[in-house]
Amino acid sequence: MFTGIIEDLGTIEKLDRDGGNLHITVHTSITNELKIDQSVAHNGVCLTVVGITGDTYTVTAIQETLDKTNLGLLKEKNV
Ligand SMILES: Cc1nc2c(=O)[nH]c(=O)nc-2n(C[C@H](O)[C@H](O)[C@H](O)CO)c1C
Repeated sequence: MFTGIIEDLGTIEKLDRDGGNLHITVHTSITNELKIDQSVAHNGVCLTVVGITGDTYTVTAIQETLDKTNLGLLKEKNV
């Protein structure tokens, strides 16, 4: 379900470059409410959840997304 409501601010746990892709692992208190394939906004950019481990989930930004947004500037521990 898309609500558009900001429920929590996540913290970047891990950034993993994979060619043109950037795998972003985020720690958040609402991870337990997420499911694979769900869409979550990151700095206003919708990304699809591809993995969930404990309190963290992972999304992947493709090169086109990195070119058009500020997600490529993210650093680990950023909120
Ligand atoms: C649902 C969704 N998922 C992803 C994703 O997992 N990875 C990604 O790079 N882009 C996704 N997008 C598209 C972005 O939100 C964004 O609108 C475009 O990439 C901008 O070119 C969307 C809309």
